[in-house]
Amino acid sequence: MKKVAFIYKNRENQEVISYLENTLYHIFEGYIEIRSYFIGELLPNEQIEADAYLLVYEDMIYKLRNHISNFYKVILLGRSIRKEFLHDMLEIPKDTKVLIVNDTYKTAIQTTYTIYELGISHLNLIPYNNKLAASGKYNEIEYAITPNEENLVPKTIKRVVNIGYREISFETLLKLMRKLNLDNDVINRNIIRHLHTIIEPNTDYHDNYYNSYLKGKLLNSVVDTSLTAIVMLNESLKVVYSNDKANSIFDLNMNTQFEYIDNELIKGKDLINYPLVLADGNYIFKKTTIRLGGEKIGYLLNLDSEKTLHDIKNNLKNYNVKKGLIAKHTFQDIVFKSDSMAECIDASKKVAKTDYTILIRGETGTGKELIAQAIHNYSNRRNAPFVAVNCAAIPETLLESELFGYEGGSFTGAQKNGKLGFFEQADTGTLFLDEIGDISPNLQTRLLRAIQEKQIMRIGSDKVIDVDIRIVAATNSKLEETVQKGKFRADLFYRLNVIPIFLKPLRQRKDDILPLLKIFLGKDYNNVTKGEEKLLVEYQWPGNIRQLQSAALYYKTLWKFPEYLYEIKNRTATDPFESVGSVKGKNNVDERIPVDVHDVIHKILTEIYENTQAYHGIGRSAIIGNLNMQGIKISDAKLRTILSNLETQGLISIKRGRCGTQITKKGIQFMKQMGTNFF
Ligand SMILES: Nc1ncnc2c1ncn2[C@@H]1O[C@H](COP(=O)(O)OP(=O)(O)OP(=O)(O)O)[C@@H](O)[C@H]1O
Repeated sequence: MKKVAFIYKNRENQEVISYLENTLYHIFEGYIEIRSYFIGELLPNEQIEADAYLLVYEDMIYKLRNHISNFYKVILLGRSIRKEFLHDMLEIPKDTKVLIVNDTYKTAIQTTYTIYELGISHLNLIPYNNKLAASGKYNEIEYAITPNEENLVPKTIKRVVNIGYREISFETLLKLMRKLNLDNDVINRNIIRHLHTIIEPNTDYHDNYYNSYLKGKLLNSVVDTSLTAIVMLNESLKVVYSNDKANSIFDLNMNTQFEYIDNELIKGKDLINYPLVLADGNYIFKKTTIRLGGEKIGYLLNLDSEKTLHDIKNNLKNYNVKKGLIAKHTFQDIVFKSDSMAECIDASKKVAKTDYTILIRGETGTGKELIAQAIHNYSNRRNAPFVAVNCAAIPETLLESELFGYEGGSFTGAQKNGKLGFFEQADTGTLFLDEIGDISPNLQTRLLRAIQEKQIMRIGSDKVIDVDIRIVAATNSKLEETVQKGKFRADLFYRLNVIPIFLKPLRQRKDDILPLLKIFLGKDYNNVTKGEEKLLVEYQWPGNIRQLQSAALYYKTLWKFPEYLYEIKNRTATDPFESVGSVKGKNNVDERIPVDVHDVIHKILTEIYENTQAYHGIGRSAIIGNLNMQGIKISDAKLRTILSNLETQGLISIKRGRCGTQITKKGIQFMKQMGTNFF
């Protein structure tokens, strides 16, 4: 509790005294204790101990020489008038003589001064002097203004404006708050409320106060919500300021010695990103010396906890995961044994660390996207978004707006608020443009500009937006030929082809076939015969790893590989999905299915998926009916076998009763792997 000494001349005007003191109690609620002193009653050497002294008159200061030891704490009481009385004073006609009536001539002069100071200059104000009153000097004056001293107003006055007790000025309250070191939210709020009720002479003063208060609030909220611990020390290493984060790490008290970090380190040269080990963990430390006119006056310390930085990274990553802007795979997920793949991974790791544009080339299913994801996750952009776009899968008209985004209302059907394009979504991260060979000439031009300038413009906008992205493109076509035919811009090709990475087809890296199959089959690989292994290695795999994946699924479901593998005529690069499969089920019923089995499984899973979403499942007869409508005939026994195998793989769950069969999470994942597009 701070002590305020209110020093008056005498006790005569007790009402004013309690009015002033109540105002102070009201504003500094619970923070101050006031004691009143009266100059005439002070004993010769009586000491007044207080944190602040409020003097009603300037000339009191001389009389207080023997009573106050620290004159720095003295504040002269400034006065003001309540706003509501301003109007009454302004109503008095110009140049009117107005008597200012107070209890003494001195206070009347003070009030006169206050009124003039408030800008009321159209009146001829005359301070009331009771000695002159008797001489009849004021007889012809019609108006008087008084701060609650109506009883003293001469009877001859016709119109009296009572301006109530004079208030404590805003400036005085502010000085008091600062002297008492009570610059807190409650008191600031009360002072601002008080300010609204009074007229103040100096409006710049308020504005400055408001603005610096607002700025102070802003800085406090930025500094206090910062995840960085911030400590300010003076030149003798005493704490001057610490934010909330710093207080949560250290036990800090203002003005006490800071002992948590080696003093020599703090006093030494400035530091950035200095690794610091403290009792509760590792920190990245930054220290800046603060100087004033070349003199060292203090130190600013910033500490970022390694754990917080780690959490931020994870949150960012989770955000990207939620938005699907994530690369799942890393180089560790790439299964290989061949030298060519080893070289390819080596090269990819090297270029991952650069920002060069990369063009990944290889047949379909060779793992181009896998490599692109691994590159992103190995690069410095790993915590930023990875946005993959299949340029061939999106119609040309849509692709442009998907890539560059558009402004609200720029074309019919556009979203009201516009749309962020892939370029902007990938900002600071990687944009993977798959099947780049398929983009139209118009888009090629736009893309070239975006890559060269690192800037884009949304459709319907002329505002240029900077984008910081790394482009990884992929193609399975012979782009050089497309360039020669004039269908792909040569300049764009060279821009993309800065670092080419070639993925060999599986048939040219046969060493990878069995290791990959082992991963895809898991323990089921134990059932694969030597003969089958030989067939697998000899097969041409036109669909590459994706085809091998399908063959593995086929095996897991039907305990044998697709027929094309056993047919010598197919051991060349042909399309496996045109073959007619023969299926041998668990119950040994050999049935011919007139279309590819892989396709049938996919269709069955799609039926189950769609019905799980809409009706929580589907029964066998409905599946048979729906497949029938798609021209696929399948017996109940066959379907039961397939379903039971799919269930064994954990891809579906067969529920008895009304629900029927449902897709599982693993099943959905599997369908995605098979290339199913879910909308
Ligand atoms: N070396 C590998 N190790 C493990 N999985 C692989 C490997 N190569 C490819 N795959 C898997 O094979 C599938 C096809 O790979 P990916 O989609 O990367 O090929 P792609 O060349 O981009 O195909 P497309 O040209 O058709 O887009 C993916 O499921 C991928 O995870």
